Amino acid sequence: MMDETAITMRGIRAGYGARTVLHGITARVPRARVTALVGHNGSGKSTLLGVLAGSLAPSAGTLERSGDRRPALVLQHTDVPAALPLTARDAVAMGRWAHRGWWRRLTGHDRAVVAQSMERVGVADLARRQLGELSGGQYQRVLIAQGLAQRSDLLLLDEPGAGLDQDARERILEIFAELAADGVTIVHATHDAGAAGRADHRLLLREGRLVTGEPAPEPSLEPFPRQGQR
Ligand SMILES: Nc1ncnc2c1ncn2[C@@H]1O[C@H](COP(=O)(O)OP(=O)(O)OP(=O)(O)O)[C@@H](O)[C@H]1O
Repeated sequence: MMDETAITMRGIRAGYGARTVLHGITARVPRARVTALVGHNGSGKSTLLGVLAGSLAPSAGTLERSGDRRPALVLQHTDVPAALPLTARDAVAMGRWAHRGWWRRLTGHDRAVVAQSMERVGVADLARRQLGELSGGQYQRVLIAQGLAQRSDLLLLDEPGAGLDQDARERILEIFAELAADGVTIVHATHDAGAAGRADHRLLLREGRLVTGEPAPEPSLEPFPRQGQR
């Protein structure tokens, strides 16, 4: 059975000012699957995530998305100072701002969503800890919970495994698989061949173009390859 499509990109060009970084990306992202965005430094992975997140407008091409919920762009733990005087729960609650506006008090429903999101990624027991007390892996999971608290059906992550040890990276890949099984579409940029191999689908970028059909750094890069069973 063919996977459903969450995102269809046709001829997406995007860049910064006069500089074009993406030169016509045509690709699909399957719904409720894990897609890895793979490519060397500077190949355009973060730029493509920005386009998918809606924070960078393409200069040409079209982007269609099933579902009407706003995508959640999950920050990278190395990009957010852990010295912020916030508890893990506060950080996850920030995910509700997208719904409420930061000036509104959280409702009981918001708090329930925050608690569920933390539960989902196994950080419920860390709720009262200060961010600065968390390991890199715990912090990254808190940020994923922040994305989940937005109740988005599309999570976009830029190198979530960066700077984490093997166990912590493994944990995150397991969480991705569980979320996908629950219907969440995941797109994550990665340098890690292991993480890319574990995804359901891969998009390989080279110098702002999609590479397809070449001898792959295993497994194949055909559209929508299915690996293993769910
Ligand atoms: N805000 C910006 N303004 C101008 N150029 C940018 C900006 N952000 C990225 N670029 C350029 O766009 C190109 C693609 O960068 P991008 O961050 O999308 O690649 P990447 O594949 O995510 O790389 P990395 O793996 O290093 O994160 C690079 O040449 C980069 O210098």
